[in-house]
This record gives sequence, structure tokens and C-alpha cells, in this order.
Amino acid sequence: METVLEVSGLTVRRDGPGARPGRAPAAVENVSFDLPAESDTALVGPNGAGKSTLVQALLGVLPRDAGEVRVLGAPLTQAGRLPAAVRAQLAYLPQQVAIRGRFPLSVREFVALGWDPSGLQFPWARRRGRSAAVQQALAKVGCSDLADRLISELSTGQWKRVLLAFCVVRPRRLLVLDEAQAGLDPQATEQFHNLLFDLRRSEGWTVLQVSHDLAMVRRTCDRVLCLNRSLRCSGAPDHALSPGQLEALYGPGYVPYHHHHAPEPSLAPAPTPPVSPLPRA
Ligand SMILES: Nc1ncnc2c1ncn2[C@@H]1O[C@H](COP(=O)(O)OP(=O)(O)OP(=O)(O)O)[C@@H](O)[C@H]1O
Repeated sequence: METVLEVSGLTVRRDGPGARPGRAPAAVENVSFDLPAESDTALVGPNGAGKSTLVQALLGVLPRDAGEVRVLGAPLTQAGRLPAAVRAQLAYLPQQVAIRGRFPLSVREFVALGWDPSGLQFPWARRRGRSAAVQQALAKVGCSDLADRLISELSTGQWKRVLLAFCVVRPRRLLVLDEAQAGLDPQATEQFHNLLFDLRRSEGWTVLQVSHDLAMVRRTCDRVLCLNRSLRCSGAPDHALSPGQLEALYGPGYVPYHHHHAPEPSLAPAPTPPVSPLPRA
């Protein structure tokens, strides 16, 4: 199976107020993992554990202090650059996107911005198929009725769905989501997980998602990375989310609450890959 993302020895410091540049304690320390193609991997851990920092560093949005990142075999430069053809294969939905008050764009116009893959095509080739793709993307996230609304007029959950439509409006290889599910209603949550499942199985996408919803992670993801500054554990959900591992991750006294759902007909059972070895501290 092809490896879509390789992360090795990644360390990131965040120089907050008062910290001397380069002297801040590591927010992410010596993290190594791979993402095999078509996997759905959850990144879990307590607040402040470094999950957003990790995904931002591996996308080149935040500088790293040490380590290597390769996306589809291409090394991420120290300045956070990837070859344009590789960059075009990434979609990222950050925890917060605060542009919607500033631009008078309709939902349809906004999602269309995600269509142009690299600027390498001729303009007429870029436009061909765009409006159908926008319509399809909006339908996939259950937002067809919002197409003509201004993005500034959306509720938080509607905006999340539209951002997801922006990410899926054209084919890509790697989708990185930072708490994309937070704020979605139950129907949208179900739609969201079915969409991820379809993208992986029908279109070969690979997913890395930060999540606090451990019940959902257990049900829909096939691999879990447990982060608390360093990687504490990784592997199949049954292993990585076992009571012992959760107590080690979230602290003594953490009592996992198990939801007992009937199996969803639309979601196939997640395969259980072998447990990855822990990176050396
Ligand atoms: N903009 C910033 N400047 C300086 N330090 C930051 C900044 N953002 C986050 N940090 C610090 O980096 C560390 C990791 O934060 P991060 O946001 O990556 O955690 P997280 O696991 O995503 O948390 P949460 O679950 O609350 O979203 C924390 O100690 C946090 O205080």
C-alpha cells in the first residue's frame, strides 16, 4: 500500500508571549508516523496536546524545529513548500476559518474557488465542469439549498459544511480535518462520515482528522494516533482507545463512556491494521 504521508522526528516549538525565540518548550516533540493510502486516521489527545500544531506543521503552515515530512514522496521544505502538483493534492479544513465576514461571496462562488487545482491549465479548461462540480460538492454535504446565500449569513454549522464542500469540490489525495465534526448536527455528522467513507473507498482519498469524539473515532476510523506533546500510542482503535491507554493519555480517573450503537448499514466495518510500534522517546 502506498504511503501518502511520512512524518519522522517532528518537533515544533510555539513561541508564545514572553518565550525567547527557539527556547519555548516543544508543543510537539519527536513525533513519527506514516499514513497509508486510503486510511482514515484520527489524531486524539487532551486540549493543548499539540494536535493542531502537528497538523499545521506537517502542512507547512507552521515552521518545524526538527524532523522530516514527506507528502506523496515529496519532502516538505524547511520553508513549508511542496511541489505545486503535490500541494494540489492536499485539502485542509482548519479548526477556525474567519474570513466569511469580510468577503461578499455567495456559497456557490466560495466553493468554486476550491475548483482550480493549480493554475496550470488554460482558463477555459478550468471552467469546464466547474459548476457541476460545485453543485455535486454542495449536494455531498447537504447544502444545495444554501448555494445562493452569502457566506457571511451562515450559521457556524452551515459554514463548516460549506468549508467541507470547498475541500471536496475536486479530487485530491489527502484530506486533513481539524475538528471538522464539531458543531455539526447529528444528521450532518452522519452525512460527514458517510462522505469520508465514500471518498476513501470510491476515490482513494486518505484522511487525517483531529477529533475529540472518541465514540465516533472508534466507530469510523481505522487508525488512531494518541498525542500529548509526544506520540503516546498508535494503532487500531481497540488498542489505542483501550481504557488503560485512555487513562495514560487523559490522566488518572478518566472513565471512558461507551456508546452502544447498532451498526450503521451505510458504514462498512473498519479494517484493523496491526498496531504500529511506538517511536523512541
Ligand atoms: N498561536 C499560538 N501561539 C503560541 N502558542 C500557541 C499558539 N497556539 C497554541 N499554542 C500552544 O501550543 C500548545 C499546543 O496547542 P494546540 O492548539 O496545538 O493543541 P490542541 O491539541 O490542538 O488543543 P485543542 O484540543 O484545545 O484544540 C499549547 O500549549 C498552546 O497553548
